[in-house]
Amino acid sequence: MTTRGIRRKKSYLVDAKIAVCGQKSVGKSALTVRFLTKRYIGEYDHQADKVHKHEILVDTEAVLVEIWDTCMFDENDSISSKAEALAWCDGLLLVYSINDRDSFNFIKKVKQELQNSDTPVLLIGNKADLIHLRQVSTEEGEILAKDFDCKFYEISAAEQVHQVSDAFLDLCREILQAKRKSKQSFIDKIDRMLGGARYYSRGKSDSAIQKE
Ligand SMILES: Nc1nc2c(ncn2[C@@H]2O[C@H](COP(=O)(O)OP(=O)(O)OP(=O)(O)O)[C@@H](O)[C@H]2O)c(=O)[nH]1
Repeated sequence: MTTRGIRRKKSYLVDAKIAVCGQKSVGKSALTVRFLTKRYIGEYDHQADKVHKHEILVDTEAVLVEIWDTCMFDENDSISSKAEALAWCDGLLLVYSINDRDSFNFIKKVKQELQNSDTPVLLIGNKADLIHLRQVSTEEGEILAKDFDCKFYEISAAEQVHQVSDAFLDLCREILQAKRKSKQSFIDKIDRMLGGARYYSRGKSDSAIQKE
């Protein structure tokens, strides 16, 4: 999915900023690394929040995807860091672990924070390979996704490659769609303003025409 062959100036690329959020150890880094490198390495650096940048193809469109692998919604995070993260990102990948009820409840709390946000969201129930340790049913995940009005994937970063990729790509598509929509409404707004101006100037030049 990477676009090494694409030779374009970065400034020409559409960008999609994704914040991956969820409680500690739900697999945020594992999912991000799986998407970007197709690899699963098992242990990840938990130190600092990282922004990964990568060029990908979303359908036929070259996109510069930036992924912030962060715990920003962790209980200890301040409101301002959440606000900062929300202001930064174009889309949120909310992750819980199917073998950890707390991580699911945590995402439910996040929903309240997002009440007034129209940021595109996608919900992932990770660690689907740990079925014998399951604490959150698939139906519960589906119901929460319905609540968010978003897509839902129950996947395993440890065992799946394409499904992880599909989840990120779906969110990218939603982000691009939202961006197009807001760009269009901006153009419409300008058009209405210019339409008014054109109407006014036509009126002015009309007035220069000598009346018979
Ligand atoms: N069985 C299984 N283990 C997983 C999966 N995804 C991640 N893990 C493991 O879960 C642990 C935590 O994964 P991370 O990706 O570091 O989780 P994180 O959410 O980034 O953690 P923090 O950086 O502490 O917030 C690691 O030991 C991973 O190997 C999965 O799909 N299945």
